[in-house]
Amino acid sequence: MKPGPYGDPVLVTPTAYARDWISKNAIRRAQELWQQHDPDARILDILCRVDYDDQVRTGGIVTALVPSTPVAASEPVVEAVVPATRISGLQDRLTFDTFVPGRGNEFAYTMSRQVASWADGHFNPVFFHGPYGYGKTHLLNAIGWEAQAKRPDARIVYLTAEKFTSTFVKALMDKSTSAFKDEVRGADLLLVDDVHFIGGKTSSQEELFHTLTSLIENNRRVVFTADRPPTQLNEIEARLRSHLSSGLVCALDVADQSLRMGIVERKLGQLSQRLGVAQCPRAEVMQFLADRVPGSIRELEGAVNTLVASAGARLGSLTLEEAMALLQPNLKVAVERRVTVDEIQKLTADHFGLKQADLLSERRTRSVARPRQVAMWLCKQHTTRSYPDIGRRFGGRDHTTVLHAVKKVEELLQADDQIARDVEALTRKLRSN
Ligand SMILES: Nc1ncnc2c1ncn2[C@@H]1O[C@H](COP(=O)(O)OP(=O)(O)OP(=O)(O)O)[C@@H](O)[C@H]1O
Repeated sequence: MKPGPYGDPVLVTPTAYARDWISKNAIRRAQELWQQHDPDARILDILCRVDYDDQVRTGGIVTALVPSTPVAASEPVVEAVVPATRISGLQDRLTFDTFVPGRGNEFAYTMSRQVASWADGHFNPVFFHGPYGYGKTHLLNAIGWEAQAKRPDARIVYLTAEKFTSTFVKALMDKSTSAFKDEVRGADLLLVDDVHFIGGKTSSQEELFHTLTSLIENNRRVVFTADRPPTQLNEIEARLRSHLSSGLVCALDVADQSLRMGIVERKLGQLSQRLGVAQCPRAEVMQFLADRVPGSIRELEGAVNTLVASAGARLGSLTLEEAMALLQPNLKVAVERRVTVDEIQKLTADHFGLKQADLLSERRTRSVARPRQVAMWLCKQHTTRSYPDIGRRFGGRDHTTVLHAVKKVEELLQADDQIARDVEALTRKLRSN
């Protein structure tokens, strides 16, 4: 609870979405409770953090919140601590409330909550890595918001590695590096996003190394994200790499079917509430989104947004065909033509100079295993088959083998140019067939 203009009490929510939800569902009860403690019957206002900060900045909020009648010690007291500043760079919507945990991110989610609770940390730094678009930035933001809510007095600094580098280089040019060092090394919790971007930047790496060791020596928390584990950050010098690995290294995986479905449901629920659309789409439309939109959660989110924005009030009554037509641009291959596992196997085997039977065989040499993994990944992207189903069609393999293959190819797509070219060529062939 915070002071508002003219001393009106203001309930400040971390996000605009939370503001809207509370306005709709809980503000009346909150008013009643507030007024039990405030005989002046001042109106309880509600603002999201961004609007609140704007009002503070423009001088709209100046007075401290003091109930006009002291609250008896035995009565519940509304906390009126105002964080010193908003953490720069955090996005409002990326909180734990909007994050859907599930297979692939469960451990990262649990560890994030632990860091955010300021629990005694045995692990420092914590390093999250995983493919693009699967929630690393989201978790880092969520840690920032929750850690600040738990300890409003703490200094929390959030930076992308790019920002770290550009600010540091500017400080070098302005001869103001000590201010930069004070700022970053004075943090109680430092959150560095996309640390792989610091690769090849020698002076910034040196600075990050000293920042990290200084923070850890002083018992401050540090969290990193990257697209690869520290051991694979080849453009980062060995000493820094080793320190990045010295706490907890935690992978985020690609989302499985049920997590994708959970995310579709959550996003649709949030969007339809925000836009005042009463109904959710039919089950088959939601299933279609989860199964057939290719790519990461980012693309899935884009497809959900497209569907809600283009269907508007018709969302709940859309048939599958209508939804597919609206989603056409998001679906690329998936909607244009039905691709089969058999077709993918033949094309992939041919591309790598193998026989289809090799992909189904027990052979484990790299020259067969890698094309098999690529073919499994293509099946996941371009067909609606589940992991177990794909496994069965690859010589009766277990679903965990397929899951591993999909994850491996996602990693290789970032790190191995040749695989990226192979996958691109195969995707083109699938489209033109
Ligand atoms: N489990 C999840 N629950 C809800 N939303 C998610 C989840 N995972 C990802 N998202 C959403 O997907 C989008 C992409 O996630 P995010 O930006 O965190 O990915 P990233 O792993 O940091 O990727 P990049 O390395 O490209 O920045 C965001 O809008 C995020 O909110």
